[in-house]
Amino acid sequence: MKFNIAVLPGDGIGPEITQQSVKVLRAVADRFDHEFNFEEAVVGAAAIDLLGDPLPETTLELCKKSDAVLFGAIGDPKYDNDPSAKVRPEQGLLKLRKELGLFANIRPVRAYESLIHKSPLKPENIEGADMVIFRELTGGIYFGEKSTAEDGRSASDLCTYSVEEIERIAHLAFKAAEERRKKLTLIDKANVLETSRLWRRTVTEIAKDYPSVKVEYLFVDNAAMQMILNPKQFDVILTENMFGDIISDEASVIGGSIGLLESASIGTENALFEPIHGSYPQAAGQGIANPIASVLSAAMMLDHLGLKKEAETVRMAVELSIKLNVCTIDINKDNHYSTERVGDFLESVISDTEGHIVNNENLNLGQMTII
Ligand SMILES: NC(=O)c1ccc[n+]([C@@H]2O[C@H](COP(=O)([O-])OP(=O)(O)OC[C@H]3O[C@@H](n4cnc5c(N)ncnc54)[C@H](O)[C@@H]3O)[C@@H](O)[C@H]2O)c1
Ligand SMILES: CC(C)[C@H](C(=O)O)[C@@H](O)C(=O)O
Ligand SMILES: [Mg+2]
Repeated sequence: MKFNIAVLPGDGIGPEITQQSVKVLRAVADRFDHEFNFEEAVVGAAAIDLLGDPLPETTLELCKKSDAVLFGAIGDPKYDNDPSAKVRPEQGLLKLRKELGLFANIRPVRAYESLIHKSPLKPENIEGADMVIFRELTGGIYFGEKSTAEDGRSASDLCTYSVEEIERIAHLAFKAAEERRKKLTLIDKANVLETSRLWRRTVTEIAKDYPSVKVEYLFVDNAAMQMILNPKQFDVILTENMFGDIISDEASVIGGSIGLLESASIGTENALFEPIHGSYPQAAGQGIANPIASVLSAAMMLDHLGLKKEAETVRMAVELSIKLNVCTIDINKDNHYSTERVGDFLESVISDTEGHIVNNENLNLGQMTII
């Protein structure tokens, strides 16, 4: 099949991790006889430097006409360290999400068997942890009216939600829960915030349409603690924009590194696939960034395009790299591989139609099979 994929590498480590995903996708296209046309465009600080705009019109148009968007990361210390900057890389990403109508950000989190003993968390607490966070992505405090007083001594960010904004992502989350372990946890701050009370009322109403799903409500402060103490209690998490941003970075500790956490940002017309991490500027150009979050985001893209066995093949290749410790320094401290070499390994596993790597007895890979 033929697909047009917009590639937005962005800033910092964005280009080097995205390059590995494109490599992996090319291997998938070769193996399964598809045609993927990649077209690159600038976003974030790179776009400000080039065109003075973090989301140039040409980039937005390319995303709109493509079948899917592969996004790297944006952000640059020269803006992070200048709170007065009028134009910021992050505005490019936020505008892109809004313009493409990407209201649901889906962030799976799981503990990898071979990594649980390296975690700062207790292995017995995280073994088997497996959840999906549904983060609302185009509303809330991120998009409410913003202002700073003329004297610069006060500022405000308004948090607003409508029932419709809550309903559309809640339905997606409930449907996912029906397919999984039938539990949904709404994370909010309904003891304090009006918007959170609207979330609770709306979700309680929608829950009646999904009688097989058990619904729990957790205040975000307690949820932050539960995520560390007992993450196995979570199946599907549903939450608003900012809580979802914070809780998912915290949850990445369960997986072993934020460099492993993928996401899909979905709307009715468009879809974008991005790691949950940022541009990690300290690592830019050093070849130490973990490309797996981006590669697994590309796997979510394949799923979205209806290429299920292709997506599964990418996931199995990733599992293999983790099992064999073909990993960057965030995972493999003693004998680490570079960003590019991890990408090369994944590419060679996917291209290995004879199964030489997977069936190598010396590697003792148990039941692993690549489709
Ligand atoms: N979606 C995005 O593009 C996105 C997301 C988060 C932050 N940002 C931006 O990124 C910039 C840096 O932000 P930050 O430092 O708070 O967050 P960050 O996610 O870039 O980095 C935080 C830490 O996570 C680890 N890390 C991140 N990506 C990694 C990878 N691929 N492999 C291994 N380790 C990795 C590193 O230890 C790093 O110090 C800021 O400008 C911020 O606005 C962008
Ligand atoms: C860079 C920033 C705007 C973004 C967010 O807060 O959504 C990031 O943290 C993320 O998680 O994708
Ligand atoms: Mg974030």
